Amino acid sequence: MNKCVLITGATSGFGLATAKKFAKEGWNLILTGRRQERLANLADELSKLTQVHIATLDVRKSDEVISFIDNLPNTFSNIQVLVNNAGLALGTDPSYEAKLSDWHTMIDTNVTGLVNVTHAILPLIVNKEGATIINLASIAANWPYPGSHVYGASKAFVAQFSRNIRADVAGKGVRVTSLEPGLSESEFSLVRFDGDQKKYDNLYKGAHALQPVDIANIIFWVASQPPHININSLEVMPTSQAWNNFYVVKQ
Ligand SMILES: NC(=O)C1=CN([C@@H]2O[C@H](COP(=O)(O)OP(=O)(O)OC[C@H]3O[C@@H](n4cnc5c(N)ncnc54)[C@H](OP(=O)(O)O)[C@@H]3O)[C@@H](O)[C@H]2O)C=CC1
Ligand SMILES: O=CCS(=O)(=O)O
Repeated sequence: MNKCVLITGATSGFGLATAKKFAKEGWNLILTGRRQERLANLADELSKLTQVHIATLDVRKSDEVISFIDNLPNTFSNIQVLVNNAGLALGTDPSYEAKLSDWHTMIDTNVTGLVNVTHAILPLIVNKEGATIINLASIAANWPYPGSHVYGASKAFVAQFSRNIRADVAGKGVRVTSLEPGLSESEFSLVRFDGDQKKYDNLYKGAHALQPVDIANIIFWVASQPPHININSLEVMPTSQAWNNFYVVKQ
């Protein structure tokens, strides 16, 4: 049976690029996201290369996650890699001006959503030699910057959750990685700027940001290490970014 990768948030950015990378390498794909039409188009494209299962899913809803896992077709039951990628940032205002509803959405998606999916998948992969969970954290998990407040804190949860899960599964064949990218060009920033294209263009102008394909290649590399190697965490920034020119400062 072909190896299978489950990617959350496959409708754009890192998730989409990662789906394409694993498809080219011959893996079966389970792709999820909320935007059904995008998933269907992607499945059309990638089913020329491999077998694809799509599921319209909001990771925040544990009942949807459980039912999705319970109803996986047999061909897609051999999950070897989970890429916990679905996530978002909302707003760049300072904490004393931020919307409480944005904070809740970030926590519900980046923390609760990732926990929902991990909890559903762990029993299926524990004791599976070389199985890998790759969690999308961020440099914001490691370094503070103005306007990062709940986003960065939610990603710090992801990084520490990754280490703690790894402590549980050590000796049971499963690897866990916290992947911590810096400025990357994707819809992420359009979502964060509430669709403001001018702010988006300004952020990336001259930045030579990381591209989704860069992250996809890294994810594939992490998953392709021999089973005895666990990449615990991997922080990656564009060469143009350093600790003095984080996200908001550049706007
Ligand atoms: N871009 C960047 O600079 C960086 C991003 N990251 C992290 O990487 C991950 C991917 O980001 P990126 O690809 O750039 O962003 P995108 O906005 O391009 O992609 C985000 C994906 O997450 C999905 N998603 C969001 N909310 C939900 C939800 N409630 N349920 C299911 N899926 C959801 C979206 O799909 P849909 O809307 O269809 O549900 C989309 O496919 C995120 O966790 C982000 O925090 C980390 C470091 C840097
Ligand atoms: O997670 C995203 C990277 S940054 O916007 O915090 O630099």
